[in-house]
Amino acid sequence: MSASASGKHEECYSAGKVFGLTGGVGTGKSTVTEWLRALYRLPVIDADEVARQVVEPGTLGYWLLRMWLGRGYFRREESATESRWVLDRSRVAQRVFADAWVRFGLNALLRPLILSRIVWRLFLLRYVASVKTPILLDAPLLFESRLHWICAVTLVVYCRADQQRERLRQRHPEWSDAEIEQRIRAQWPLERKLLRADVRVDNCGERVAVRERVVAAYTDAQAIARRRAKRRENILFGVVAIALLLVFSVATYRGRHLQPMPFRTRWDRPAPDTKG
Ligand SMILES: CC(C)(COP(=O)(O)OP(=O)(O)OC[C@H]1O[C@@H](n2cnc3c(N)ncnc32)[C@H](O)[C@@H]1O)[C@@H](O)C(=O)NCCC(=O)NCCS
Ligand SMILES: Nc1ncnc2c1ncn2[C@@H]1O[C@H](COP(=O)(O)OP(=O)(O)OP(=O)(O)O)[C@@H](O)[C@H]1O
Repeated sequence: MSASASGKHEECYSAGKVFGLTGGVGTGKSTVTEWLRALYRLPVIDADEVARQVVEPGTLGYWLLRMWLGRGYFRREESATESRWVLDRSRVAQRVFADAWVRFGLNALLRPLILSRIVWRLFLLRYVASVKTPILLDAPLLFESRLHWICAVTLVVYCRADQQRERLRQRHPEWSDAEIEQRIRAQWPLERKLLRADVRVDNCGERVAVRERVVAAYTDAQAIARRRAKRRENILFGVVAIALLLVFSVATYRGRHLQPMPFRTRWDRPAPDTKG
């Protein structure tokens, strides 16, 4: 097989497979996702973006939140053509990240909507668009919401705790230090996520150095996906072989031990004497 043909053959192992990417809040998931999208042209599903779509005005999520939280958590948005009530995200965030029970309620309401939309998008990409590359799922709560069950490989982006806080301060100047701590505490500790990770992406250094690590991490992820796909193929082959062997042995066993038929068939009769 030529090099390119074998490369194509190897690539097909990860075609349409879900590579789940997660990490702590502000550790650099979106940055790494953007690099992977640009370097390998991977289709990306961003769970934060999906979470925003499911509460757009007029959707089921919007009305569920409106009934549950009340009108006080919505604000009027004026545009040139229309005026509508939209979710006041910063007010909701203040309440949700300060109170674990409210967060539990919000998750219970929105998670089924978010998960079903993600699964539907994956289905379209894999079976309708037939993508030839892995699909990158960028989800901050990948493990917490059990989304890793549908992933072939999981990648966790991490940086030092002080860098995480500093980057969040720069990215969201509107968040107070207390709010940053609340957001961090609202998720699994980064160490716990790292323990579950198949591949760890170190985002502690300068951007240029990190970019190279991202390439290495993607290569590792592909190798793991390929290994797992081959193992699954081997298991499937083994199960089918054992099943066939069983069927064959049962059939031949019955054949050998069957009682002779109680009547003579045409073939059992002795041949007529033709010698004269
Ligand atoms: C509470 C909301 C309205 C706050 O909106 P806001 O614009 O301030 O934040 P944004 O959506 O950009 O999220 C920023 C980060 O907060 C963290 N975060 C968001 N929701 C949660 C949550 N329920 N639990 C823990 N962390 C969360 C994530 O790391 C996320 O990347 C919003 O985050 C939301 O609707 N969250 C519930 C949906 C959800 O679970 N999203 C995560 C999808 S895996
Ligand atoms: N290697 C790096 N060096 C310096 N700054 C970085 C690096 N990686 C990311 N950043 C910056 O840190 C901030 C957070 O990064 P990013 O938005 O990618 O994190 P995130 O995990 O997606 O955050 P969130 O959970 O809020 O969605 C951004 O302002 C980004 O520009």
